[in-house]
Amino acid sequence: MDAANYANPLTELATILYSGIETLLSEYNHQGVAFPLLSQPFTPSPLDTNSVVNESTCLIIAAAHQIIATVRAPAESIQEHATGAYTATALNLCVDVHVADILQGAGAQGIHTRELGTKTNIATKHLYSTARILRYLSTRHIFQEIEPDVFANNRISSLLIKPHSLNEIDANPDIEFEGATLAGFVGHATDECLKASVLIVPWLKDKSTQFPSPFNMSIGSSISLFEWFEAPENTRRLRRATAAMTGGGERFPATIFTNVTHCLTILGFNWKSLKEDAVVVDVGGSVGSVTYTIFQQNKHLRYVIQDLESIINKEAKQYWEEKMPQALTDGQVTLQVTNFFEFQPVQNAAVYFLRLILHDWPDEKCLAILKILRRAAGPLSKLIVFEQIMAYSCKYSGPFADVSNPIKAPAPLLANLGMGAGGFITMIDMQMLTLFNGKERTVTEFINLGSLTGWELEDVKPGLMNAMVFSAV
Ligand SMILES: C[S@@+](CC[C@H](N)C(=O)[O-])C[C@H]1O[C@@H](n2cnc3c(N)ncnc32)[C@H](O)[C@@H]1O
Repeated sequence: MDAANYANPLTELATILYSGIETLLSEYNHQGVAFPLLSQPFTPSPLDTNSVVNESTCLIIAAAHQIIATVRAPAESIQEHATGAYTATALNLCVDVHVADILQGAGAQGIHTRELGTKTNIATKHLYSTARILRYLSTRHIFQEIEPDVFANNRISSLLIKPHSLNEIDANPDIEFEGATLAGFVGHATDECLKASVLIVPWLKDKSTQFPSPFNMSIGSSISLFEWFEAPENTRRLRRATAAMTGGGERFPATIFTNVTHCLTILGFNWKSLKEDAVVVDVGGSVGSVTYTIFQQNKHLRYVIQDLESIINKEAKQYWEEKMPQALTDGQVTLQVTNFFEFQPVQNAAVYFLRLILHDWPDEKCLAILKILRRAAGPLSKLIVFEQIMAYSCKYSGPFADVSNPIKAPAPLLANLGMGAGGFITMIDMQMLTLFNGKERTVTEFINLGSLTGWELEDVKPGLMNAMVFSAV
């Protein structure tokens, strides 16, 4: 090939990168907002949910990761990834001994690691190891070393700061993770998930059915993660994981459940199309926070929130009594103890919906849930599944290809934009595998689950989380 006409993928990646950066900065300029600096603590910005910013950010991250993968010595890439557990452990330490919280007090001048001893309970003889751990993270742009052995927060590490002060936490350790969504996520991911993840390989090779998941192998029991959390010795872990999951939920704005137009795209199901008093069932709804979002804009419907007894009779009852007690007394909202593997008490509902349920379970369990719903459904009932859709990292041109890869990836980027868009869902997929033998599914997998249980996928509303609308067949 003529060298002059040869398009080197690296040059194409650099073009995507530069053009993404130009678009990003010009949107900030256009909106009159200064672009945030990595060295400054995080503050929320009106542009955090701006679609131009989000799309160009995905392209920049995708291109930058692919450039690194291209130019870095392949052996170094393997070594870096194979030792990823050190990043997890280092973050675990920082959350456990409140490093980001302590550094917050020192501001931009930071703290020398020798001063961390009294504040963190780390033994004096190990303080230099702490400096090494913080340097490891600073090298990866989490914290910053501003002078030798002196560390300060940056935009990323500042997100680990817990809302309650250390004095308040000392006085009442139960509040440690209240509102601390990322600290909670770090604790959950680097304790129970990490310990279970090292058993993925032996679990995959285990021909017995003794352990439903690598997590079960790690605890030597087949009880679910949720049951395990109920043991008194796991109360702190439960609080931590709950904070993490609440944060995960906040990642998906309420608008994805209601019917809105966003950048010419219709998100969410059109609840207004349902008749007065039509019944909507939130299956495995926990406290019913999604129902609450829908209910606020759709007072013409009736709602049933179903979950296990411990959730319905305690947390869900408390949630609705605080938020909207009248909805309970009027009977517009019903809280119902139901095991979705056993029976569906509401026949012929207008809508049965499942949010973040199917990804917790392997296929055979999902088929059982969907079959029971189909038996209860009437001919016009709809099933709505709110989940993320896993995109292939290669090209896909089958049904619903547009929603599977909503941002078109220019060559030579991966079709799912690699770390630009596929990073989060593939990470959650590994967590589902580790904890539950669950999975994030491709659109084809959702279509197949439906067709094996009498549900046909008729529409997919795109978004950070998709609304997949099935009709009964
Ligand atoms: C990941 S949470 C999702 C909760 C809710 N749909 C949401 O999106 O906020 C999974 C829910 O399934 C419930 N669950 C687990 N097993 C269940 C069962 N057999 N029957 C009914 N609910 C169950 C759990 O109690 C939990 O509330």
